[in-house]
Amino acid sequence: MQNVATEFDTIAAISTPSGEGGISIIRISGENAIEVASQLYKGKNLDKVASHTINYGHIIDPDTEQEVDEVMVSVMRAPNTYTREDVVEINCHGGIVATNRILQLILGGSARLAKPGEFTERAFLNGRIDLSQAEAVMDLIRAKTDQSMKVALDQLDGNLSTLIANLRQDILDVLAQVEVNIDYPEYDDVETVTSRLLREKAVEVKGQVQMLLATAKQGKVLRDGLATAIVGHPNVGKSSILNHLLHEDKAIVTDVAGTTRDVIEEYVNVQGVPLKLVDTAGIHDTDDKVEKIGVERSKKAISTADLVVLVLDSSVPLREEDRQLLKLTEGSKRIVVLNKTDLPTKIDLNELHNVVKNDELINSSAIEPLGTKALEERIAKMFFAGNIENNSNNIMVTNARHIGLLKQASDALDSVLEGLDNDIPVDLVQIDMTRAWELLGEITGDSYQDELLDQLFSQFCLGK
Ligand SMILES: Nc1nc2c(c(=O)[nH]1)N(C=O)[C@@H](CNc1ccc(C(=O)N[C@@H](CCC(=O)O)C(=O)O)cc1)CN2
Ligand SMILES: Nc1nc2c(ncn2[C@@H]2O[C@H](COP(=O)(O)OP(=O)(O)OP(=O)(O)O)[C@@H](O)[C@H]2O)c(=O)[nH]1
Ligand SMILES: [Mg+2]
Repeated sequence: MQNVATEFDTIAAISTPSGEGGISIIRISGENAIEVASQLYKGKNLDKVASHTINYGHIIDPDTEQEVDEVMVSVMRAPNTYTREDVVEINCHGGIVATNRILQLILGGSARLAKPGEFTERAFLNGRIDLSQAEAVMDLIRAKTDQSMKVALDQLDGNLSTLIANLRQDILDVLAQVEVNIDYPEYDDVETVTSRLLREKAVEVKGQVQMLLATAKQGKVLRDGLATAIVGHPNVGKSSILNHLLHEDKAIVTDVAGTTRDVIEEYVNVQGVPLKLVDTAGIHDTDDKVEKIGVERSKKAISTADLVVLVLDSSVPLREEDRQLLKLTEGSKRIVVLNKTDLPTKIDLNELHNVVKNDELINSSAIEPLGTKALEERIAKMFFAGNIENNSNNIMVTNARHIGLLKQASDALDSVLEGLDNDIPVDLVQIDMTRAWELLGEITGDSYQDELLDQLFSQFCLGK
């Protein structure tokens, strides 16, 4: 891949969300960007304005010569732009009519509608960013918490790219050294020396790849949220607790047992931990058909959850269903919330302490404003255990494509080591080492298939 701008047609799209807003931005990129904009714009001569300036003026429909909107137009000349091409951004009044009319006028000129992610795709194809950085752009937009945003921003800044590039360079260096040893043997024991070199490097690179893979689990949580199921007997206060965590009344709360009939899913940020909260229908043996389906889903929610919040009502004795749930969640990472502690205690605490560890238990009252504070703190404490900030280089692999490639690279390095163990000829071992180098290169897009680009960028926002 070359770092030289390739010839592309000129593209345009609305880069801001559609709907009413203060300002909308229409972005144009490509050779004709300035010309296309000039045909609609009355104000300064855009050919003459300095790069990276914003200019006041009006958009005029060239056919009717009628004014369409009062605007500000940014001009950014290649190559120091987002796409490495000429970029013009028209800042018009927010609102669908003005924005769409201006886009239509632009498309009437020599520009076509951009595909989703095409601006960023060009930034990649023109060599401003690599593939993992392009993917980070979308992660940044989709980030739901400060932490996931930071991970994406670090990736956009090239932290992962640099690490991968260094690993690849290491591999390349050792392969070059092996070549030299084979072609110009200086020692009698050249084979021993060569295989030692290969082994050392394979072990070292594999260690780094494994380190990256180890961050993936936490990375996935940052992206998708920790799947947290709230379960318990009907009417114990599950939906009240969910609403507390959400800081809004999302789930319906009533004193009728069986109020929640279906599974409710919500994303929430609990002290920096992204949770995907799942409120379930109360579990008890039921003949009601609708509830029965809900109960099945609750059981499924438990089995797929990263964390189970089991809610018990402290104002009534333990029921058979409660005991079942305690048993059902025994193997899960769980927090047992003893709710309704504002009421007189009727639950048998001794029995409870026999089956629930102390650090799993929390008292709460979901009718009090701070009733679920302890739960929030416990979730954050359980999750962090101090290891997010400690990740020294702050690299976290969050992307399924990257994880897959890292696993394959690790396998290729295993083959290198296996080959060396079995005294396989060096040129065969070299093939596996080269394969690891290629797989790592796919993360950064040093090599790729066109279908991959289509598939990746089609998931982007329009105008990005
Ligand atoms: N109006 C506007 N705001 C925006 C963007 C944009 O494209 N337009 N961005 C789009 O996502 C983000 C900013 N990201 C950007 C990244 C690189 C360059 C860029 O022009 N880089 C050049 C020149 C840098 C410089 O002047 O020093 C380069 O790297 O060569 C611009 C925006 C967020 N805000
Ligand atoms: N006194 C007291 N009442 C509570 C507490 N938490 C919830 N409640 C009340 O208990 C009733 C049931 O609360 P919900 O949150 O709907 O219970 P649920 O577990 O979601 O119930 P289902 O959806 O039917 O399974 C409501 O009347 C709540 O106001 C609490 O800590 N103390
Ligand atoms: Mg409920």
